[in-house]
Amino acid sequence: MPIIKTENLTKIYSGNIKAVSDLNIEIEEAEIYGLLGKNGAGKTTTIKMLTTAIEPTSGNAKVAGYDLLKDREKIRNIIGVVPQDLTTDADLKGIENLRMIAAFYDIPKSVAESRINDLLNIVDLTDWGNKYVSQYSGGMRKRLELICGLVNAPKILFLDEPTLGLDVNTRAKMWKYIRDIQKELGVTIILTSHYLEEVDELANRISIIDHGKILVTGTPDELKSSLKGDIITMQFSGSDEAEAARYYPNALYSSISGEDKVRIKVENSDVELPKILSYLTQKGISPLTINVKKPSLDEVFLEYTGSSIDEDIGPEQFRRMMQNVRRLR
Ligand SMILES: Nc1ncnc2c1ncn2[C@@H]1O[C@H](COP(=O)(O)OP(=O)(O)OP(=O)(O)O)[C@@H](O)[C@H]1O
Repeated sequence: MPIIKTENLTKIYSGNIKAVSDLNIEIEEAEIYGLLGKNGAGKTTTIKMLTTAIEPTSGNAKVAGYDLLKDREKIRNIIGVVPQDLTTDADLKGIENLRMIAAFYDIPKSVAESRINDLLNIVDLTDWGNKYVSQYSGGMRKRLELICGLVNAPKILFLDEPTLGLDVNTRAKMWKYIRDIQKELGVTIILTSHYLEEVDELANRISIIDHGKILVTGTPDELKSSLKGDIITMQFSGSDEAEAARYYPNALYSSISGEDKVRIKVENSDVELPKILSYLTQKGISPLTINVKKPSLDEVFLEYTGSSIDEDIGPEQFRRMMQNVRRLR
């Protein structure tokens, strides 16, 4: 039985803004489930509804057997939430932040102390528990934020953009800790992200959300192999040559990147590559480099939403990102 099952969950904000529309998802126990979407797609609103921070306009959900509309208090006790914005107090020690949360949940002191030690250990902060958060690096603070969501030993952990504002290396380290947490504690993890590599690395299953609607759900591999075809990328010595290659007649689609690089999607590269080369030879041109690959999650996102995920980030996302970057410095 799924640990979360939503039934036409919908949120309409004032001003008739339909942020989430008839959401139907099922999340299995102990999986890492990724909700992937652009800025404004409805990810945070979904998390806020499922964590009882806001009420749905219509629809309902079962969360660990509890009714989202009726059992809000019970749900709060069995979930952990790590929101996008930082919540720890930099003027307190790491361990003091964690103890405050334990006190909020009325966890007996002895239970709390041993749990806090275990959590600090999982994210390699044992030696830092007694230091002030203001002394932590950006990545360490994010790790502390991560375990703040686990003090009440939740069944389900919600992570809203867990690596927003972190550099690539620190982000990859966070992925390891998120995986370790899932393995060691057996908790179900629901994360939102607009980083394709992040959901590809972490999630057992992904749903792509766009304009408040789920467009597709599957494992990263299922989604990738649902797209037929291969991507052939070729580099030329000039833009005219690239432009000529772009119009190869059997291309399913093609695009130019940079000035001299062409990406051509074909049904089967084994068959098409020799044909492309003879087509180019007839035109008296030859590529400097050729690369063939299977569709990535990038192509999956493009195919389902009609636009690339990294086209732009909105002003609100930018504000949050810069705020986190500043505070994490
Ligand atoms: N409190 C609110 N009042 C009105 N509209 C809102 C409110 N919160 C979000 N929205 C709008 O609802 C839509 C979905 O926003 P939401 O924050 O859920 O998207 P998101 O995918 O999580 O993006 P982000 O990563 O920026 O949080 C957007 O159009 C947003 O502008």
